Amino acid sequence: MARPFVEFDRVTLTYGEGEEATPALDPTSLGIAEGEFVAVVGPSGCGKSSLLKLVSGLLKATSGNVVVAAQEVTAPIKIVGMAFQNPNLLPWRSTLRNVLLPAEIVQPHRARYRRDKAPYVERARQLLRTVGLEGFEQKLPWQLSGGMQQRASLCRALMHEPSLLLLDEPFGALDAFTREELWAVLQALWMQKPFTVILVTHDLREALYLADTIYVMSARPGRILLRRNFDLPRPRTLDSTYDARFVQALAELRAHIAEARTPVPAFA
Ligand SMILES: Nc1ncnc2c1ncn2[C@@H]1O[C@H](COP(=O)(O)OP(=O)(O)OP(=O)(O)O)[C@@H](O)[C@H]1O
Repeated sequence: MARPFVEFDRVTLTYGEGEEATPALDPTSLGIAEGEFVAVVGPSGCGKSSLLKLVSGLLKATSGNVVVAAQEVTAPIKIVGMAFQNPNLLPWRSTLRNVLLPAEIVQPHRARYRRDKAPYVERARQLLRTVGLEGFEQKLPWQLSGGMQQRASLCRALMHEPSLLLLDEPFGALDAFTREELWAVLQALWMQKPFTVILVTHDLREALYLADTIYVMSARPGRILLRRNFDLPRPRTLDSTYDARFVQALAELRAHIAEARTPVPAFA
């Protein structure tokens, strides 16, 4: 069997030291295949964002090893694209120039971009077309709706063709309709040329719509309670969410999340 693209070998994470120590992640081992779409769900504060930071090298494991693309992660890695709940577009740059940002920063693209911008501009325009933002290339972020900004942020995350996309609740701040539209957009981008995705979300329907594999984490310190494969055919649509297999998997995940949460003490 091929080596996983992302590997955690008994990884733990503790923030702070001594009396201030906060254990965030209990020993965690997992393997994610190249091109796999993974969703991570779990109660608030269970360590989902920390897990992404360990993968990207923004945080160093307290013990254990994190390996990405056969390299041990010891510093921030370059092959990664990221998007968060807040689109974080630079307000003074047009949509197109926001999407082009990674080409200006990440090597080896930076050097190539300086020599010849045209292929990058074409890729940025193509990405914007795919997410339905054709015609908005020259608009500034404040001229876009929240959903449009998040579309642009996804394009920016994919600009430098990262082999790994890390998404931290990217649709969390959007209304339900826009969120559902963006599931289809993200799925379409991924289906064009599957890259490895780790999506952190609180939305179990989102996890099942998008992912091949769903990890359920326990309350802090986080550990993996369940790894659930979900192979409903793609492209999945909103109709897929009424499929009996979807409904059953949703009920299963709900039950595990209920277990994962620390019980709230009853009022006397
Ligand atoms: N810089 C830090 N210093 C100390 N503790 C931290 C730090 N960052 C996170 N923590 C703690 O580690 C735990 C895990 O945090 P993390 O942000 O990974 O959780 P999460 O599952 O992403 O939460 P949420 O779903 O609410 O966004 C939390 O209980 C948090 O209080």
